[in-house]
Amino acid sequence: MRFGALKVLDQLDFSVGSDEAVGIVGPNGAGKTTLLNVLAGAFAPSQGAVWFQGVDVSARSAADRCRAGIARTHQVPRPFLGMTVFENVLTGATHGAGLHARDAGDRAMECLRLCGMEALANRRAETLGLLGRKRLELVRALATGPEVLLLDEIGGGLTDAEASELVDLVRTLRSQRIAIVWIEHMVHVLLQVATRLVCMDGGRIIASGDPQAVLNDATVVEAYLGGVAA
Ligand SMILES: Nc1ncnc2c1ncn2[C@@H]1O[C@H](COP(=O)(O)OP(=O)(O)OP(=O)(O)O)[C@@H](O)[C@H]1O
Repeated sequence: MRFGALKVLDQLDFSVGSDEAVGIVGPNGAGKTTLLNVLAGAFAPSQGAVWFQGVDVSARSAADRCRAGIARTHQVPRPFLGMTVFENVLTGATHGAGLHARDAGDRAMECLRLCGMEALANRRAETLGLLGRKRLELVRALATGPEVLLLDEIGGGLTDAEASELVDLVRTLRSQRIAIVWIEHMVHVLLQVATRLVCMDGGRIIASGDPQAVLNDATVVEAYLGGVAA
Protein backbone atom coordinates (compact mmCIF):
# COMPACT_ATOMS: atom_id res chain seq x y z
CA MET A 1 0.00 0.00 0.00
CA ARG A 2 1.39 3.36 -1.05
CA PHE A 3 0.19 6.85 -0.36
CA GLY A 4 1.97 8.74 -3.14
CA ALA A 5 5.69 8.14 -2.62
CA LEU A 6 5.14 6.74 0.88
CA LYS A 7 5.16 2.95 1.05
CA VAL A 8 3.06 2.09 4.12
CA LEU A 9 2.64 -1.67 3.69
CA ASP A 10 5.62 -3.41 2.15
CA GLN A 11 5.41 -6.99 0.79
CA LEU A 12 3.05 -7.75 3.64
CA ASP A 13 1.67 -11.29 3.86
CA PHE A 14 -0.93 -11.64 6.60
CA SER A 15 -3.57 -14.27 7.28
CA VAL A 16 -6.01 -15.09 10.06
CA GLY A 17 -7.58 -18.49 10.71
CA SER A 18 -11.21 -18.93 11.71
CA ASP A 19 -10.33 -19.97 15.27
CA GLU A 20 -7.71 -17.30 15.89
CA ALA A 21 -7.56 -14.09 17.89
CA VAL A 22 -4.60 -12.24 16.41
CA GLY A 23 -3.20 -9.24 18.26
CA ILE A 24 -1.30 -6.66 16.21
CA VAL A 25 1.25 -4.40 17.87
CA GLY A 26 3.94 -2.10 16.59
CA PRO A 27 5.22 1.45 16.90
CA ASN A 28 3.22 4.47 15.73
CA GLY A 29 3.14 4.66 11.95
CA ALA A 30 4.00 0.96 11.50
CA GLY A 31 1.00 0.54 9.19
CA LYS A 32 -1.37 -1.31 11.53
CA THR A 33 -4.50 0.76 10.86
CA THR A 34 -3.69 0.81 7.14
CA LEU A 35 -3.59 -2.99 7.17
CA LEU A 36 -7.04 -3.06 8.78
CA ASN A 37 -8.31 -0.57 6.20
CA VAL A 38 -7.00 -2.72 3.37
CA LEU A 39 -8.58 -5.87 4.84
CA ALA A 40 -11.91 -4.14 5.45
CA GLY A 41 -11.98 -2.57 1.99
CA ALA A 42 -11.67 1.08 3.05
CA PHE A 43 -8.49 1.31 0.94
CA ALA A 44 -7.69 -0.56 -2.25
CA PRO A 45 -4.08 -1.77 -2.02
CA SER A 46 -1.73 -0.38 -4.66
CA GLN A 47 -0.63 -3.97 -5.34
CA GLY A 48 -1.62 -7.39 -4.07
CA ALA A 49 -4.90 -8.93 -3.05
CA VAL A 50 -7.21 -9.69 -0.15
CA TRP A 51 -8.78 -13.14 0.01
CA PHE A 52 -11.64 -14.16 2.27
CA GLN A 53 -12.79 -17.76 2.62
CA GLY A 54 -11.11 -18.75 -0.62
CA VAL A 55 -12.51 -15.83 -2.64
CA ASP A 56 -10.59 -12.81 -3.93
CA VAL A 57 -12.54 -9.89 -2.46
CA SER A 58 -10.05 -7.21 -3.57
CA ALA A 59 -12.57 -5.53 -5.88
CA ARG A 60 -15.40 -5.57 -3.34
CA SER A 61 -16.44 -2.48 -1.41
CA ALA A 62 -16.27 -2.26 2.38
CA ALA A 63 -20.06 -2.64 2.56
CA ASP A 64 -19.93 -5.79 0.40
CA ARG A 65 -17.14 -7.24 2.53
CA CYS A 66 -19.18 -6.50 5.64
CA ARG A 67 -22.12 -8.42 4.17
CA ALA A 68 -19.71 -11.26 3.34
CA GLY A 69 -18.60 -11.44 7.00
CA ILE A 70 -15.76 -8.96 7.53
CA ALA A 71 -16.74 -6.44 10.23
CA ARG A 72 -14.62 -3.70 11.78
CA THR A 73 -14.63 -1.14 14.53
CA HIS A 74 -12.89 2.24 14.45
CA GLN A 75 -10.27 3.81 16.69
CA VAL A 76 -12.75 6.54 17.61
CA PRO A 77 -16.20 4.95 18.02
CA ARG A 78 -18.71 6.11 15.43
CA PRO A 79 -22.20 5.55 16.82
CA PHE A 80 -25.08 6.99 14.83
CA LEU A 81 -26.01 9.98 16.96
CA GLY A 82 -29.67 10.86 17.30
CA MET A 83 -30.50 7.16 17.34
CA THR A 84 -30.97 4.83 20.28
CA VAL A 85 -28.59 2.03 21.16
CA PHE A 86 -31.12 -0.47 19.78
CA GLU A 87 -31.49 1.46 16.52
CA ASN A 88 -27.71 1.57 16.13
CA VAL A 89 -27.47 -2.20 16.50
CA LEU A 90 -30.45 -2.61 14.19
CA THR A 91 -28.51 -0.90 11.38
CA GLY A 92 -25.87 -3.62 11.73
CA ALA A 93 -28.51 -6.35 11.51
CA THR A 94 -30.22 -4.68 8.55
CA HIS A 95 -27.33 -3.45 6.42
CA GLY A 96 -24.63 -5.88 7.49
CA ALA A 97 -26.56 -9.10 8.04
CA GLY A 98 -29.24 -8.28 5.41
CA LEU A 99 -32.11 -9.00 7.80
CA HIS A 100 -35.46 -7.24 7.64
CA ALA A 101 -38.27 -6.16 9.92
CA ARG A 102 -38.79 -8.53 12.82
CA ASP A 103 -35.78 -10.73 12.07
CA ALA A 104 -33.51 -7.68 12.23
CA GLY A 105 -35.09 -6.54 15.50
CA ASP A 106 -34.75 -9.99 17.01
CA ARG A 107 -31.11 -10.17 15.94
CA ALA A 108 -30.38 -6.72 17.42
CA MET A 109 -31.96 -7.64 20.76
CA GLU A 110 -30.17 -10.99 20.82
CA CYS A 111 -26.81 -9.24 20.32
CA LEU A 112 -27.56 -6.63 23.00
CA ARG A 113 -28.55 -9.40 25.42
CA LEU A 114 -25.46 -11.47 24.66
CA CYS A 115 -23.25 -8.47 25.35
CA GLY A 116 -25.08 -7.34 28.48
CA MET A 117 -26.36 -4.08 26.93
CA GLU A 118 -30.04 -4.90 26.91
CA ALA A 119 -30.83 -2.39 29.67
CA LEU A 120 -29.35 0.40 27.53
CA ALA A 121 -31.41 -0.42 24.42
CA ASN A 122 -33.52 2.74 24.56
CA ARG A 123 -30.74 5.14 25.51
CA ARG A 124 -29.72 7.62 22.86
CA ALA A 125 -26.21 6.82 21.62
CA GLU A 126 -24.88 10.30 22.36
CA THR A 127 -25.62 9.89 26.07
CA LEU A 128 -23.16 6.98 26.36
CA GLY A 129 -19.68 7.49 27.80
CA LEU A 130 -16.52 6.30 26.03
CA LEU A 131 -16.75 2.70 27.28
CA GLY A 132 -20.45 2.55 26.39
CA ARG A 133 -19.72 3.82 22.87
CA LYS A 134 -16.96 1.27 22.42
CA ARG A 135 -19.24 -1.52 23.60
CA LEU A 136 -21.96 -0.31 21.26
CA GLU A 137 -19.53 -0.32 18.36
CA LEU A 138 -18.72 -3.96 19.12
CA VAL A 139 -22.36 -4.98 19.46
CA ARG A 140 -23.27 -3.21 16.20
CA ALA A 141 -20.42 -5.08 14.48
CA LEU A 142 -21.65 -8.34 16.03
CA ALA A 143 -25.14 -7.70 14.63
CA THR A 144 -23.72 -7.76 11.08
CA GLY A 145 -23.06 -11.48 11.59
CA PRO A 146 -19.28 -11.40 11.12
CA GLU A 147 -16.95 -14.34 10.56
CA VAL A 148 -14.02 -12.07 11.35
CA LEU A 149 -13.96 -8.88 13.36
CA LEU A 150 -11.25 -6.24 12.91
CA LEU A 151 -10.75 -4.12 16.05
CA ASP A 152 -8.75 -0.91 15.88
CA GLU A 153 -7.41 0.18 19.27
CA ILE A 154 -10.64 -0.29 21.16
CA GLY A 155 -8.74 -0.05 24.47
CA GLY A 156 -7.49 3.51 23.79
CA GLY A 157 -8.56 6.04 26.43
CA LEU A 158 -9.92 3.44 28.83
CA THR A 159 -8.79 2.64 32.38
CA ASP A 160 -7.56 -0.90 33.08
CA ALA A 161 -10.89 -1.77 34.74
CA GLU A 162 -12.84 -0.51 31.70
CA ALA A 163 -10.50 -2.34 29.33
CA SER A 164 -11.20 -5.55 31.29
CA GLU A 165 -14.87 -5.14 30.45
CA LEU A 166 -13.96 -4.94 26.79
CA VAL A 167 -11.80 -8.04 27.14
CA ASP A 168 -14.85 -9.89 28.53
CA LEU A 169 -16.88 -8.65 25.59
CA VAL A 170 -14.26 -9.77 23.06
CA ARG A 171 -14.23 -13.18 24.77
CA THR A 172 -18.00 -13.34 24.33
CA LEU A 173 -17.51 -12.64 20.63
CA ARG A 174 -14.89 -15.39 20.48
CA SER A 175 -17.44 -17.76 22.02
CA GLN A 176 -19.62 -17.03 18.97
CA ARG A 177 -16.84 -18.47 16.78
CA ILE A 178 -15.80 -15.10 15.41
CA ALA A 179 -12.15 -14.70 14.44
CA ILE A 180 -10.55 -11.56 15.86
CA VAL A 181 -7.83 -9.25 14.56
CA TRP A 182 -7.13 -6.67 17.25
CA ILE A 183 -4.70 -3.74 17.01
CA GLU A 184 -3.87 -2.49 20.47
CA HIS A 185 -1.21 -0.47 22.24
CA MET A 186 -2.28 -1.82 25.66
CA VAL A 187 -0.31 -5.04 25.24
CA HIS A 188 -1.28 -6.44 28.66
CA VAL A 189 -4.92 -6.17 27.58
CA LEU A 190 -4.25 -7.82 24.24
CA LEU A 191 -2.45 -10.72 25.89
CA GLN A 192 -5.64 -11.69 27.71
CA VAL A 193 -7.29 -12.63 24.41
CA ALA A 194 -4.66 -13.06 21.68
CA THR A 195 -3.82 -16.58 20.58
CA ARG A 196 -1.15 -15.13 18.28
CA LEU A 197 0.72 -11.86 18.29
CA VAL A 198 1.99 -10.05 15.21
CA CYS A 199 4.43 -7.16 15.45
CA MET A 200 4.69 -4.69 12.57
CA ASP A 201 7.35 -2.11 11.90
CA GLY A 202 7.88 0.00 8.78
CA GLY A 203 4.99 -1.63 6.94
CA ARG A 204 6.32 -5.15 7.44
CA ILE A 205 5.61 -7.99 9.83
CA ILE A 206 8.75 -8.39 11.90
CA ALA A 207 7.48 -11.19 14.18
CA SER A 208 4.44 -13.46 14.41
CA GLY A 209 3.64 -16.34 16.73
CA ASP A 210 3.15 -17.22 20.37
CA PRO A 211 2.42 -13.87 22.13
CA GLN A 212 5.06 -14.14 24.81
CA ALA A 213 7.68 -15.39 22.37
CA VAL A 214 6.97 -12.40 20.09
CA LEU A 215 7.34 -9.99 23.01
CA ASN A 216 10.68 -11.57 23.87
CA ASP A 217 11.90 -11.50 20.27
CA ALA A 218 15.02 -9.35 20.03
CA THR A 219 13.82 -7.50 16.90
CA VAL A 220 10.50 -6.68 18.60
CA VAL A 221 12.20 -5.54 21.78
CA GLU A 222 14.39 -3.23 19.72
CA ALA A 223 11.69 -1.86 17.36
CA TYR A 224 8.69 -1.67 19.64
CA LEU A 225 9.54 -2.02 23.29
CA GLY A 226 12.36 0.50 23.35
CA GLY A 227 14.99 -2.12 24.09
CA VAL A 228 13.23 -3.39 27.23
CA ALA A 229 11.75 -6.93 27.15
CA ALA A 230 8.07 -7.18 28.25
N1 LIG B 1 -4.73 8.32 4.06
C1 LIG B 1 -3.42 8.49 4.20
N2 LIG B 1 -2.72 9.30 3.39
C2 LIG B 1 -1.38 9.46 3.53
N3 LIG B 1 -0.63 8.82 4.46
C3 LIG B 1 -1.29 8.02 5.31
C4 LIG B 1 -2.69 7.81 5.22
N4 LIG B 1 -3.05 6.93 6.21
C5 LIG B 1 -1.91 6.62 6.86
N5 LIG B 1 -0.86 7.28 6.31
C6 LIG B 1 0.55 7.17 6.75
O1 LIG B 1 0.85 5.79 6.76
C7 LIG B 1 1.71 5.47 7.85
C8 LIG B 1 1.09 4.35 8.67
O2 LIG B 1 -0.08 4.83 9.31
P1 LIG B 1 -1.02 3.88 10.16
O3 LIG B 1 -2.11 4.74 10.72
O4 LIG B 1 -1.41 2.71 9.36
O5 LIG B 1 -0.02 3.43 11.32
P2 LIG B 1 -0.35 2.71 12.69
O6 LIG B 1 0.65 1.62 12.84
O7 LIG B 1 -1.78 2.35 12.76
O8 LIG B 1 -0.02 3.87 13.73
P3 LIG B 1 -0.70 4.25 15.14
O9 LIG B 1 -0.26 3.21 16.12
O10 LIG B 1 -0.13 5.60 15.44
O11 LIG B 1 -2.20 4.28 14.93
C9 LIG B 1 1.91 6.77 8.60
O12 LIG B 1 3.13 7.31 8.18
C10 LIG B 1 0.76 7.62 8.19
O13 LIG B 1 1.07 8.98 8.25
